[in-house]
Amino acid sequence: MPASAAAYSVTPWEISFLDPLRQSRNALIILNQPFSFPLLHRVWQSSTWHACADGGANRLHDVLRDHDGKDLRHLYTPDLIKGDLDSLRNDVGTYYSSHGVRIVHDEDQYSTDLMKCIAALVEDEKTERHVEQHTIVILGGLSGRLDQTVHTLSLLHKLRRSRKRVFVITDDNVAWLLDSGEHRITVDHSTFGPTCGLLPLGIDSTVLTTTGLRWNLTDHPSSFDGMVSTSNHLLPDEPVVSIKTTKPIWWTMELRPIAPPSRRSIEAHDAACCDGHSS
Ligand SMILES: Nc1ncnc2c1ncn2[C@@H]1O[C@H](COP(=O)(O)OP(=O)(O)OP(=O)(O)O)[C@@H](O)[C@H]1O
Ligand SMILES: Cc1ncc(C[n+]2csc(CCO)c2C)c(N)n1
Repeated sequence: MPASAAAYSVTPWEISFLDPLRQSRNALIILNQPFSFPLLHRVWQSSTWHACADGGANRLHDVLRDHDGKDLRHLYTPDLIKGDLDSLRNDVGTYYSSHGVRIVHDEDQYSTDLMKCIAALVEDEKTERHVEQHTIVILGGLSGRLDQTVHTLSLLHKLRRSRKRVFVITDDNVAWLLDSGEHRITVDHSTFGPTCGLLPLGIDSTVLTTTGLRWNLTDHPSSFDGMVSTSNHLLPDEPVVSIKTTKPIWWTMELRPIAPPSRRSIEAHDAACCDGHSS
């Protein structure tokens, strides 16, 4: 094999954190933005580390307090609430501290609550013997205030140097940064689509080659000031999308509505996380 072929690699991507039956080394960070209970249940189940960025704890608390007339708060207890705590409500702070949740007040005015949670994860990873990094799943962060949204995009762009896998998810989108190189994305069409996009953010320009899309590109320049592939479509008969990019580029897929979890699925979660004891 020629040396150049041996050095060449394709990054595989599969979104397993929406599969409640596949718990992996995922770290969930909940931001202060609306999300549905079905989405929360999916991403929570597949994660082993759960944090709320400041007011993200209010969102978690409120979506669980009255779910179809049931209080499910005890089934989804985060490991950590961290931030400057200017948004955490008193009743929420009191509830979670009385349930043993670590609440960390960090009033640094040069880093956001999301950055503070990622710093906490990095610290927790240092104390573990595990060498493998968590996959970070950020719930929220793509809508709401524009400064916060751009912050999310900027943060993931910078994190590509130190973290292998960081995803952002909302009820409408899943998105992540593809670093320069070649990528192979396995798509579950029952969960994602039909719309997708390739967004040249934080770069001057890139050159894209794709397969598996309705409007494919071949060695095509893309830039903020030029062509941006929005409202592209996944092809239902193509299980894989391949993307080659010369610079980091954002990949986004629309999320189809997630069905509410069955009572059995919630009970199974109860049995697994809490021995079936309600408190
Ligand atoms: N309006 C919003 N739009 C988008 N994202 C938000 C919004 N508000 C908060 N977030 C996200 O949720 C996290 C926690 O938000 P919170 O409201 O507790 O604090 P904040 O004081 O607004 O944010 P920060 O202190 O990080 O600037 C933020 O770090 C940010 O990532
Ligand atoms: C140039 C500059 N712009 C904005 C802020 C403000 N700021 C950035 S992150 C943060 C923490 C929010 O919890 C705050 C207040 C700053 N410090 N420096």
